[in-house]
Amino acid sequence: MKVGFIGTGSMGSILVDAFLTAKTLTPDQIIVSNRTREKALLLSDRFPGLTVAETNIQTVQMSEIIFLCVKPLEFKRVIDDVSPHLGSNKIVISITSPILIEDLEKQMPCKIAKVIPSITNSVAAGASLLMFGNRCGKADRIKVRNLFEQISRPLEIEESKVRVSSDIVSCGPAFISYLLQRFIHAAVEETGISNEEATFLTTEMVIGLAALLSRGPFDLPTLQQRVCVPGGVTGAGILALEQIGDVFNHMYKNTQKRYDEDLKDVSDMFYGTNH
Ligand SMILES: NC(=O)C1=CN([C@@H]2O[C@H](COP(=O)(O)OP(=O)(O)OC[C@H]3O[C@@H](n4cnc5c(N)ncnc54)[C@H](OP(=O)(O)O)[C@@H]3O)[C@@H](O)[C@H]2O)C=CC1
Ligand SMILES: O=C(O)[C@@H]1CCC=N1
Repeated sequence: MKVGFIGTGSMGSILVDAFLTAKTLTPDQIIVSNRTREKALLLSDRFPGLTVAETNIQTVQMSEIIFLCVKPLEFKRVIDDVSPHLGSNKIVISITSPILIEDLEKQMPCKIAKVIPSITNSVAAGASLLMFGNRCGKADRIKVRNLFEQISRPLEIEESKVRVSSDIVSCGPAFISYLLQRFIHAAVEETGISNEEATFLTTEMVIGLAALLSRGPFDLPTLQQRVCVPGGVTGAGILALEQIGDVFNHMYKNTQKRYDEDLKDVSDMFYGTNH
């Protein structure tokens, strides 16, 4: 099976790297194209045997499954270009949340899936989110799921839940990294511990916490209970954390607002502003 990637920016190249590192695919199964060709050539330098196509049309012609790894407002140009070359048996997978499956089905004659990956998939960890259009049969769904099982824990979701789910799965690593940076910065500011030492200790704590959660002896509330010795220091720290208020509600509201704006921009892109 040949798999194509149109767009080898941050996420396109992470996916190629992840599938090759996990040995889900071999370089001779992969075809890539990118607007700036030099970026795609960097991948073939790293993975000899991988094909860099001259055009997106070639990528589509050579592949059975094609990932569209471009940003929302770059879709129309790509689709207009490749759509006449997509037979009804090919599967196109968008990795972008505000591009709706029904719109892709209107624009292309092939099978459509949407998969939201995460930067965590680059180390074969974390979840991925799977959604399928009506033209995908059972075998197509299994094929896509099998690919993602090698690099993630895939979960099939309803497209209406894509925003919150991808806030957690794909934006989450950036959100939690930001919080951890604040955690480290405050330790340095309040106590004089070096940034290097606080970063090392925080990183090890997070890796340990992830291992604990993945091996399952504690859920989150039990874990807190076990660490909070009655009358002890953790409880004193948590009292301060309770001041956090509804900051996460604001975060989800902000991403939803941005998503709604993207949906409108994408609809204007496909159908014009007066539809
Ligand atoms: N980053 C992440 O963690 C995640 C991203 N996503 C989604 O993935 C999508 C891409 O994000 P990301 O990879 O971060 O963005 P990037 O900007 O890093 O990558 C987009 C790539 O698309 C290429 N491109 C644009 N137009 C064309 C075209 N007409 N033909 C071929 N290639 C083209 C660009 O080429 P050029 O080199 O010329 O700029 C660029 O390399 C986004 O919609 C995002 O929502 C989903 C989950 C996680
Ligand atoms: O920031 C973004 O728009 C994308 C969506 C998921 C992760 N990054």
